[in-house]
This record gives sequence, structure tokens and C-alpha cells, in this order.
Amino acid sequence: MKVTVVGAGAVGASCAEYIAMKNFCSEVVLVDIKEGFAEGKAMDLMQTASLNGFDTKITGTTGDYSKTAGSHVAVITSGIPRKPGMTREELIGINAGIVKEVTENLVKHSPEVIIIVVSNPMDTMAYLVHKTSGLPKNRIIGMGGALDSARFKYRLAEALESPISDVDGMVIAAHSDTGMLPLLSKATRNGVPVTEFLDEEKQKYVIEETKVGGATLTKLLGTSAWYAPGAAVSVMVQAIACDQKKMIPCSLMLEGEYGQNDICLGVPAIIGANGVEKIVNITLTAEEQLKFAEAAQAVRDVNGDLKF
Ligand SMILES: NC(=O)C1=CN([C@@H]2O[C@H](COP(=O)(O)OP(=O)(O)OC[C@H]3O[C@@H](n4cnc5c(N)ncnc54)[C@H](O)[C@@H]3O)[C@@H](O)[C@H]2O)C=CC1
Ligand SMILES: O=C([O-])CC(=O)C(=O)O
Repeated sequence: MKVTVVGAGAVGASCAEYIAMKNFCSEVVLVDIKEGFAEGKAMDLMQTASLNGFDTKITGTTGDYSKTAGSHVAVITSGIPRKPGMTREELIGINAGIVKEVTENLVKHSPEVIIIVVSNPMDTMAYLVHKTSGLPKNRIIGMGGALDSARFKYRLAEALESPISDVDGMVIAAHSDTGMLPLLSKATRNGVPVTEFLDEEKQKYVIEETKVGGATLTKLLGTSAWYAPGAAVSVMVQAIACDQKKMIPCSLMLEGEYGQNDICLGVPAIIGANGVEKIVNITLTAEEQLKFAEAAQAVRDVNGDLKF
């Protein structure tokens, strides 16, 4: 299994590191536009191989896509991250051009590739990849829900004063500060609904902190996060590489599912060797349905700023 990661910055390098450390694929190619940067990150990471015990070969290239030929999976992390006080949506002006160009290069050299889109605003960038790549819809997957769900579990465990391994939960809808939908109604501690343990104030705290999870870290770090994003991508790549058929919330092109059409939005899906094996339809409460529709409208408005 050959994986390309475009963008060797904070998130791209973290993706490469977690993928390599989990030792499930033979080769990771890092691509960046900055001269020598991807080569340097690849060399540094390879020098951890004997220390961390992996055999994945990591190489780097400055924009030579022939080195990515035959990739099974490609992860797009190229583009600018937000600064404190910004929204993800404000990144569209610069990132749309980068994502479009990168997609064309990837598909040219790896026509069978499955693309995982990370660059922000992610739901809109995933939509852009659909509109410009010509790939079938099962081979374009936006990463947001896996990360947001991990942050949801972190906040649930904090509020429950429990180990994180005790809790389960999922975030769907948009990967944005306002459009995330943490499904509190379905979150559990060892199978027991968390609503049995948390009062309304704590429930509200968990939901609000989850939604602004990325903004909170951006304020603390001065740029956006990378460890959890890289780990989330590695889980998705492993689900494809090992045909795990894991249920992961991902930003996918909807054609009628959840009452939406012609939009990429976070929904639970089975991820396996073919990329998206199936979109899973779950029952939402009336309030959740309304929030999902509101999130869709906001993403649709941002998509309207795209020029193809
Ligand atoms: N979907 C998600 O959950 C998350 C998305 N992100 C997004 O991921 C993106 C990357 O974030 P960071 O890694 O922190 O930024 P970064 O600035 O550390 O890295 C971005 C890299 O992209 C490279 N790049 C720019 N244009 C390129 C091109 N045309 N071809 C190849 N490489 C190019 C830059 O040289 C840089 O090394 C941002 O848009 C950020 O908002 C970040 C975290 C989570
Ligand atoms: O917050 C950001 O801008 C980066 C991101 O998408 C995240 O960490 O969730």
C-alpha cells in the first residue's frame, strides 16, 4: 500500500508519522511546494524508524508528482491554516486554488487513488475535489468527523470524570465552529446514555467545547492543531488499507441521504478497501435534523464562493 501525503507541514508530517508508526503500509510519499521541506521531513521521520520500530519507507519530494504514481490513497493537507480569531471559512480564497491544482496532479499520476481531504474549509474543499477530479464519489472522503468525534469523547470523559476508553460518541454535519453536530443523544458510557450522568449544564458544556475544539487549540497554539488531526487521518487510511469496514463520520457527497443533495457533509459511513463502502442512515431527533439542515445551508453558502 502506497500513500501520498500532500503538504509536509504540521498536519501532513503528523499524518505520515502516525501512518508509519502503525506499520500497516509499505510506503509514504510526502509532497510539498517548499524546496527541500518534504525531503527533510521524510529524512527526519525515517531516522525515527529504528527507534519507533516501523518499516514503512517515507520519502519526500518538492512537487515531483511522478514520485506519487500508483498511490492507493492520497491525503491533501496542503494550504494555509487559520490564525487565532479566524474561521476556517476565511481560508477558502487561498486554499481552493491549492487543493484544485494538487487534485489534478494526484489524479494524473494515480487514476485509481482514494483521496482524503483535510485542507480547510474542509467540507467545501471536499466538494471542490468532487467537482474537479472526475473520481467516483466513493473515492473522495473529507476528514473532520473522526477528529471532532475524538474531541467529543475527550470532553465527555472530562465531564464524566471517566477514562476516555469508557465513552463513545459521534459528531456529524459540518466541520465548522457553528455547524458541528455532536450527537449527545447517542453518546454512551459503557452502553449507558451519557444523559443519565450529565446534568443540562454539563451537557451544554460538552457540546459547546466540542464545537469550538479547533478554535480553542488555535488560540492556544497560534496556529491550528496537528496531533489529533494526523491521528484521525491515520485511522481512516488504516481502515482503507486493511479493509476494516469501520464506521467513521466523514464528509461525503450526499445524493438524497439526510435530505441533502449536491453537498459534502459529515455523515457516518463504512470505510474499507473501496473508500466509502456505504453511507449509514441513522435516526436523528427533530432538533438534530434541524441543526443538520442549518449546517448544510451554511456550507452551501460557502460552496457558492467556489469558482471551478
Ligand atoms: N480537516 C481537519 O480536521 C483539519 C484541517 N486542517 C487544515 O489543514 C491544512 C494544513 O494545516 P497545517 O499542516 O497546520 O499547515 P502548515 O502551514 O503547517 O502546512 C501546510 C503545508 O502545505 C504546503 N503547501 C502549500 N501549497 C502547496 C502546494 N500547492 N503543493 C504542496 N504543498 C503545498 C506548505 O508549504 C506547507 O508546508 C490547513 O488548511 C488547516 O486548516 C488542520 C487540522 C485539522
Ligand atoms: O481549527 C482549525 O482551523 C483546524 C481544524 O480544522 C481543526 O483542528 O479542527
